[in-house]
Amino acid sequence: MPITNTPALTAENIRTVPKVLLHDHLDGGVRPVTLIELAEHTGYAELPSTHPAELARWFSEAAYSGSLERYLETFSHTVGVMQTRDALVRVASECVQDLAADGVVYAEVRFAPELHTEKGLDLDEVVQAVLDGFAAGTRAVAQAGHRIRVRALLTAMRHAARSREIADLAVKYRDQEVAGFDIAGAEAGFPPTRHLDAFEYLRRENAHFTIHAGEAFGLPSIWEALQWCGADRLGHGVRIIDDISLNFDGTANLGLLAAYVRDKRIPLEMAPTSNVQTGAAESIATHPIGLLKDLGFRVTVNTDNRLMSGCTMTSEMTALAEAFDYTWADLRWFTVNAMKSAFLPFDQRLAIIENVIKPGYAALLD
Ligand SMILES: O=c1[nH]cnc2c1ncn2[C@@H]1O[C@H](CO)[C@@H](O)[C@H]1O
Ligand SMILES: [Zn+2]
Repeated sequence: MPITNTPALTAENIRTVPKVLLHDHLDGGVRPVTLIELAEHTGYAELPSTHPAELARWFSEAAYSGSLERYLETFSHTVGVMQTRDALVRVASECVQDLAADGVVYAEVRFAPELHTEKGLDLDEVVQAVLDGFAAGTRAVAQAGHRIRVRALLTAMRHAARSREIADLAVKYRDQEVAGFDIAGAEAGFPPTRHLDAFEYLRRENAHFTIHAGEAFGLPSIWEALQWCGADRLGHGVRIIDDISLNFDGTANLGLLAAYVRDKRIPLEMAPTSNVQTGAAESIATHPIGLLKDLGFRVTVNTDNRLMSGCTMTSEMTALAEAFDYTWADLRWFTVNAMKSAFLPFDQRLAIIENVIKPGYAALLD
């Protein structure tokens, strides 16, 4: 074994390098303690436990369900307490602080405004509260001497019928750190084309959007998301693997859709632990991210839901490094991929790559 000074790829070391996160749900990343306190303040009586560690365990076990639908049921508890301005500001501010502590330098965090109106907030008030929370969190991080940029993605629920309204909001708040739009929720039975009018509107407005596709449903969902709706990125997109066959000599044949995704550099927002929990992948070690990276797809690493998956960017990257023997150069590649794929003006993306990411990995790549 060559003698090298390169630090080991431990969680402790990975936490210190710059990371970029494109797919993280605000209501999937609430701190257990905050959840308990908010439940108390708002009179929410349904929490499965009022002990932080026990509650955290409950979420990761319940989300380990093998089905997206059952995984999504756990969100009733987080959404249940995120119904007031104060609760939204607090959760959003803590989200920024938690990501910064994890070494994330740029993040796009998504939430569905329509899920937070049960106690009378309107959609604008929900968006404003979350943006105010992000700003407060960013200031707190700056006071502690760190820098992070967090932008919002507005999600519409695919089983509901408010996507056009949410798309309007995404355009309205585009100059206030709303980076784009997304659809989420149960995938089977709710194809992206149900929301075609929202996507067509966004395209006319030169706005950006990603679509959860190819997670609990396969190629037709990915095909619609790209070729009918015009998605800039795919949330997960794991099932693109169904359009790839491997030969005995290890070479791969790409079907037309997989070739399109690779050739057009469509970013795949992959979240390994979440994919194992919902049954979209069997294990981290066999996760399609390994093959897709080898084949040169534009893959990125994400958390999806830090509470439900009991994960962080650091833990996801550490698990991948272990499973696939990745080096610092591989982790930098994922990070640069993600930054290139961000819904942020090109010059600003380049500036973060050149001034933050590359210097952050430089010492490790010697
Ligand atoms: O991996 C996922 N696939 C599909 N929908 C999801 C996933 N994670 C969370 N949500 C859904 O998105 C809503 C807004 O954040 C959450 O409430 C949850 O229902
Ligand atoms: Zn998601």
